[in-house]
Amino acid sequence: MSAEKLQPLLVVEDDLALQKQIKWSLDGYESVLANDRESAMAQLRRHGSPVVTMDLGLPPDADSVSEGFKLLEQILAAAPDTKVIVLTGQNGQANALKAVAMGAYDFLAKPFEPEVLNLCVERAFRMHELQAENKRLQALQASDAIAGLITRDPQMLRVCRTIEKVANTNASVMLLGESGTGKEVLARGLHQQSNRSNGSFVAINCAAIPENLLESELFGYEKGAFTGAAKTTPGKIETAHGGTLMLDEIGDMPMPLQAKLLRFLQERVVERVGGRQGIAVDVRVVCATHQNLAQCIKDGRFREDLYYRLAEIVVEIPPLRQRVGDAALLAHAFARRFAQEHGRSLTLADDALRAIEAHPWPGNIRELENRIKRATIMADGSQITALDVGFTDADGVDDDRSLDLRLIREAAEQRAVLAALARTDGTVAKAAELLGVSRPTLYDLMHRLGLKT
Ligand SMILES: Nc1ncnc2c1ncn2[C@@H]1O[C@H](COP(=O)(O)OP(=O)(O)OP(=O)(O)O)[C@@H](O)[C@H]1O
Repeated sequence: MSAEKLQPLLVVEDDLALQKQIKWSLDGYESVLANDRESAMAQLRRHGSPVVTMDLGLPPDADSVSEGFKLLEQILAAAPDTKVIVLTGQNGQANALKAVAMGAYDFLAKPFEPEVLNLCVERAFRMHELQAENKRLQALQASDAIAGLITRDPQMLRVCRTIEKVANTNASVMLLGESGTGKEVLARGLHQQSNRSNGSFVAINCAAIPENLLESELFGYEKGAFTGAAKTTPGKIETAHGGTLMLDEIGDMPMPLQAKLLRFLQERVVERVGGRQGIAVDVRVVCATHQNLAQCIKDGRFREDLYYRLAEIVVEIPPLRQRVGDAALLAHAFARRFAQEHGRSLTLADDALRAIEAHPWPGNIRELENRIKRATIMADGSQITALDVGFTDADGVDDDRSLDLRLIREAAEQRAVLAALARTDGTVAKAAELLGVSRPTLYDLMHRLGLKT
């Protein structure tokens, strides 16, 4: 049984005696040594050390601190989470402070007590670990922070984070995205996470209601205001008092109503159709549209002043075809949900998954949801096939190899090795350094990939 692997600690020090001393005092770590900027960067690439101790005075000009600062900058650019502890000479406090301002984690003045150095390094490792864990948890939470929203796509996770951040403000939010991308899901999520979640979430689709009815739907009407107005009825805006109002397809709102909505947003008072009294209403407005509002404004179909009232925060929602891995992820989730609803046990067959991944999904998540719903009814056996999802054999399904991790890795390795050899003009030792591997490892790799030395 091998002993537990020690954490790699990069020690950058040009004084060999001191290098040894540091290594000896920090025997709880696997010290990786470097004595100048270039070798330090090569060691960092190779071992990915989370913590670095470094001297600021490095060759070729060990009397100045310029190489040290350059190295600090390079380390933090290549691996921003690295915890760098700067070891300064006596009277080096100004440089130490400058290093911390540049992003160094801590500093120690030489000569230092081994125990103090140990403590400092231990804290740095722990901080690095905590931050990594924190990041991991944040990523996990972000994907299910909005109820009912399934995604692992980085762009979409950013959208979720934006929604979470603005939820507790009163800023008006404009959601832009193709039909079926989840604008309503996000608007509901925004409401749920806001301090208005005890109030109602009221959505109205401005494109689905005939122009002559939209006004009374939004603002309500008094009894007898028009033929058929048998009793006084509050509008959607009033119903959303204390909560959130979602105006879906705002781009389709007729111009006269846009003027009335603008007045409401300025005064926060509604007047029912046929009414004479203003009613104060407190709502947070979220709008959505698949239209290009800038073009609508240019064409004179949408008021610019209303746009700026409604779009304090603009959130662009990517279409499904741009989300990495989401189509398959959602398909599995929908298949599980609908199969359960039908009391069946169903999984997606490989050909169905490949077809789902290859399809551009113009109707986005709604289209995918509908197709899987239909498929769970159509499937004969225990598997949903591509045919059940409505794809024929000729629907551009890629072959099996497209997700073979070994082939993908090999292709990536080949690209990196070729690029490193090209950059170093064929010098294997330098290419190995660039790649962060030893020379024998690179030779092995080249042999395996069939590349000539
Ligand atoms: N990321 C997601 N995870 C799970 N379900 C989703 C997701 N996005 C959308 N859906 C589902 O897809 C359907 C369409 O979503 P939604 O109505 O929010 O889209 P929309 O952009 O508002 O569409 P439209 O512009 O046509 O009104 C809904 O049934 C919704 O529950």
